[in-house]
Amino acid sequence: MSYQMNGENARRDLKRKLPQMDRGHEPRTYNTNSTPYDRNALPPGWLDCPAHGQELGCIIPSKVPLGESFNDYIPNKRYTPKQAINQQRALGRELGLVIDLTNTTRYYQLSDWKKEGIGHVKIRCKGRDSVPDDESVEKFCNEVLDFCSRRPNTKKYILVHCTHGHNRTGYMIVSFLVRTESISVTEAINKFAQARPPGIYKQDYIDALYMYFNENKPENLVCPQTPEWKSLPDPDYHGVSVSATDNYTDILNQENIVRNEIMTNDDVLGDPIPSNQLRPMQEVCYQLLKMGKGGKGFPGSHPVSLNRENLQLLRQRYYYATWKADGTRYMMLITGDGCYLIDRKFLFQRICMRFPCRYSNGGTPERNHHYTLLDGEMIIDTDPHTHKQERRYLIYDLIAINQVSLTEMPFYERWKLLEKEVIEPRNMEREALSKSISPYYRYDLEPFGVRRKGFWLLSTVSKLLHKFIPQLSHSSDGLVFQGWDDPYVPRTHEGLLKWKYPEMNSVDFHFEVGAGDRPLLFLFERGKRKLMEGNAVIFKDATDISAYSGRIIECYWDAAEHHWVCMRIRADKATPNDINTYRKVMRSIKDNITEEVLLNEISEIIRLPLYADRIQRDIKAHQNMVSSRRK
Ligand SMILES: Nc1nc2c(ncn2[C@@H]2O[C@H](COP(=O)(O)OP(=O)(O)OP(=O)(O)O)[C@@H](O)[C@H]2O)c(=O)[nH]1
Repeated sequence: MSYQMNGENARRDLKRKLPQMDRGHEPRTYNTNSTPYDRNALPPGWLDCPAHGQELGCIIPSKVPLGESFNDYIPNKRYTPKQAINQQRALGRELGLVIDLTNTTRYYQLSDWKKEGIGHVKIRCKGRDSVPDDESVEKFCNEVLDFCSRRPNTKKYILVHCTHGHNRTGYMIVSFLVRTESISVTEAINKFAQARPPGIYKQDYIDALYMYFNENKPENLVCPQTPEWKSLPDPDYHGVSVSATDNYTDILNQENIVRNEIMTNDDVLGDPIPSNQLRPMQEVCYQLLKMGKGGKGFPGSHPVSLNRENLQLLRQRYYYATWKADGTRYMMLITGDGCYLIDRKFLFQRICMRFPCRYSNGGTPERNHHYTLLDGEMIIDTDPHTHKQERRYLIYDLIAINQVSLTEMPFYERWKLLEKEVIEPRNMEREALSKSISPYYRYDLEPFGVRRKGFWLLSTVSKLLHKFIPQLSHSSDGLVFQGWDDPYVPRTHEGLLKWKYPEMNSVDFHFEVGAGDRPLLFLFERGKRKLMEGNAVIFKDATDISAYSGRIIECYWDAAEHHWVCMRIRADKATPNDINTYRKVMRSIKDNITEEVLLNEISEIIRLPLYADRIQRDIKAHQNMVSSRRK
């Protein structure tokens, strides 16, 4: 299949590629006494560029200090690491860390900092017209936060430098301010410009910041002129320039990029996080789920297949039904400085979304959610007429809100809170912004929409199957029965039931081509691979099965032919199903709960007095809620 760029990929690609005319090195350097490739050549404009700016919290923006090996070229106006330390000391600021954003190591010796007890972190950013990538920004923010949290009582400062301390340094600092101080991009850009005049002076960098944070660039925002000390032309620059009036939104709207977009459930959304952040974030999830420390693997709740035995649960407990949305499962962790999609491999991808907290009495959002954990399915809605696709995250559970775990709360309470605390504030703010003359935040630029998933009374399951599901604009592969009073149960939840259309009952195997081209299917048993002897698989339409080797494949059981049939590769999964899941699916296939069996069972259940009473109570509670809202 040829690669076609979808909206999200196009957007991320643009952020990285279009303004990148990088040739992977620092600005070409020169001085009158040196050859162009001299290791001690000065970066253009460096001599007259002011050494450093004002502090922004604990951060001081600076140009790169040049070590003593440059002294011969700098008779005066030297700015060595030692001088940088002393200059800050004279201003009452003791340095504790240097964050170096240059793409070379030739400017100074690391020992210049170390001997003074100052830490040094290198985050290589190419510079030129290439904005720092999202992973580098993430690393920068984490380094700053980490530094501050390790020294809450000793006021030390971080010197942040690229070559001149304006564009890359500004991009990082502005990103940090937006993420940690909940201020708009415009405010952060101005704050940086005041501290380090004239601020960021590259249009592309400014556009990329607005683009990343889904904010509108004010029409009256003027990109500062290139400072005089830097205005010498770079003799070796041949890149294609993005003109000052271009911005990412304009580029995105260009037909040739949007025209071919086809979204798929396997698209990678968001940006990876630095590897040292993964475990702490996983631990946060375990904590919010009250699972204790040191757990392993994806902790999300997982339903079991309906069989003749657990079908009885529908009689014994109070259930609601929902369609089984067929997309990609993600939990979502919302923190004050960003949102993270958590996939089935328990890996985190950072996305830029906004989740304000519920409106306070004054009518303004108090703040953004911080450590709120959601569970849901990412689907792609396709308009049947225009074929326009829209990605949506359908949330079906709220596990924790602002650091408070809700796992023990009954499902129906969590589901109500989800609407009130997560969905409504977003919708209200979105509406308020849409009425504003110059909305600064653009919800429409977010990578996907957000909805709460609907749940239906058992009495309406037939309608759900025959009317609602056929009209959905995304695929559904069955039903989920959710215990209305259930807590959130991590991992396999025997009370959470899924019913799949018989032909969709599936098992995820690890597939390999063995000796003599023998197809081998593996599952997991107590965390180890187990060869499923005697299980045959066929690949319809596949000429070369080696393409599937080493992958997780989802298969359905062909009862007539007694073999598995591969439906698709599961790019979202790193491990096959557990043998117990396999047994449950086989049992469910054997028990063959057809639609007819299911609907007959449900029609009996809803006639039970217990069930009828509870429905009446629910309906009353719902009516009371609606009338109290009207008042
Ligand atoms: N709990 C729940 N899950 C839903 C809902 N809608 C869709 N799902 C999805 O259904 C999945 C469980 O059904 P399975 O068919 O077992 O999912 P799967 O993705 O094939 O996963 P494996 O069992 O590991 O193969 C969940 O992981 C969700 O991704 C819903 O409303 N509630």
